[in-house]
Amino acid sequence: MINIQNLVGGYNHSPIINGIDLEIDQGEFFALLGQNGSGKTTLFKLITGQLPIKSGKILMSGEEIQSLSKIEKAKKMAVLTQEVKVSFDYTVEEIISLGRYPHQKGFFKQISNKDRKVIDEVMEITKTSDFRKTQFRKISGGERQRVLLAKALAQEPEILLLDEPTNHLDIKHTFHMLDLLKERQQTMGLTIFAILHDLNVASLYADRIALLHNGSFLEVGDVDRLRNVDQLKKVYEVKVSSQSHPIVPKPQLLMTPSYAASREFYHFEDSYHIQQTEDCIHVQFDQPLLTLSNGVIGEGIQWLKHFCHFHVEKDYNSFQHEKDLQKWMEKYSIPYNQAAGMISSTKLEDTVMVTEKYENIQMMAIVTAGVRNAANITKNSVREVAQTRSTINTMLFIDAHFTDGTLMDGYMAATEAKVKALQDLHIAAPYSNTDAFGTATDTLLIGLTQQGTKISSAGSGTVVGKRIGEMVYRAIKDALGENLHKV
Ligand SMILES: Nc1ncnc2c1ncn2[C@@H]1O[C@H](COP(=O)(O)OP(=O)(O)OP(=O)(O)O)[C@@H](O)[C@H]1O
Repeated sequence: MINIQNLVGGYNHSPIINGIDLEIDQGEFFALLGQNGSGKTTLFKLITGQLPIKSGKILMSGEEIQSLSKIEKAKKMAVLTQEVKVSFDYTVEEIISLGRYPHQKGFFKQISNKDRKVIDEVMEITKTSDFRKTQFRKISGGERQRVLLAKALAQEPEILLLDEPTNHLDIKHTFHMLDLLKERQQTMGLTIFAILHDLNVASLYADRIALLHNGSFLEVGDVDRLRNVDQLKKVYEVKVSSQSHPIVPKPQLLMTPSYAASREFYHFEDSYHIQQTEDCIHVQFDQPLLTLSNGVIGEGIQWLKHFCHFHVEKDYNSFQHEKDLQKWMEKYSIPYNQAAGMISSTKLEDTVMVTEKYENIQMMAIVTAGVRNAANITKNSVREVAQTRSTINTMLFIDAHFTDGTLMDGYMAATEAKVKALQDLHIAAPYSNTDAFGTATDTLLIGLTQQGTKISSAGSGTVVGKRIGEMVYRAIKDALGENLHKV
């Protein structure tokens, strides 16, 4: 569709774009990224013909762009920029109708039935019909952007070039506009070339990206190139890390503000309070902990300050655990959006709490354990139904800085330790009458202060992993030892 060869161009005698090669296929969504002043708008203007080329070539469907007449070019490409070049006295509908200009024939350009149909359709999809009779100057910045998009779409171009199209738009209209463009790309094969500043939006919508730096490309390729955070750090000079979007298989970037580097160190021992009543244990930290949990509330990886364990009756059989927990948390004024919550029918008086310190790493484990629902996870043929809420709940707090991988190692170490504790106590799964490796509803939570030196592994071969294992093993064994005679 577009083929750029060794392109050089800029203003006066100083080239801004320094010998760029790029190919954009028909039906592709291509995003141009780069810091302020890197040359994005200059490259954009060279492609649209607003700036003359110094050397090199730009071919559009095989034809040199300079050889196309204005009308021929307008039939192939529509341009949406920050610079508004229409009369503010026109109505919205009149401006959108201008988009049909390249398709109108004869000296007196009349609006045909086809033009009318296209104009109505683009007004409909850009949600601009409601103010079709309003003057352009009387609508908001975001509404103007939608009107100009409607005008560009009315042109029925093969390629749409957009310079920061979502600049004035709120989140709703940003996503609406990009969804609309994506739909046009996917259903009508529209080629899209867009300058975007939001890297996460680019990752979600573009097929490929180019990262421009000082007039040359540092990266060109599919959006997974955005996982190359070292390049992003070089270009944007911001601390950035890459994560996966939970639903769309695309990378998302997390920027770290400078103030985070100067976070004050605090003493773990003085940073929490534990409250215990007959139906609740509530551990409250002054600072949020990075927490990995499979609890009813606060699941996944989140920063949390409140960690609660609620006692339920043996016959508790609600299908609304989450709602019930929220209600109970409210009773104790615990903010559930900053909390992890778990439940068990095990008596809270049998809770075991262990604290330990080694090499400056403070750890605390809080465990309640009941094994009426002991289960053997390897016995697929035997259906082990949770009859009661008798379960093994482990909260493990560690004053250390773990990577995501280390956190997973820690989760594994704690699980292996639990299995070993059950084995050594000869706990059996009642349905299959085989060794039990857990109960049907075990919950494990690891909370980290994320202060101190980053620890890159907590596998079974590491001291940290072994300490986690030892501590969890001891706490679960103690908790079950207390409880076994009641099973
Ligand atoms: N009309 C102009 N005359 C001379 N130099 C210009 C002109 N417009 C831009 N420049 C220079 O060209 C360089 C690239 O500017 P350009 O507008 O292409 O950057 P950009 O990547 O689009 O930046 P931004 O993200 O801030 O919009 C800058 O150093 C800028 O000062």
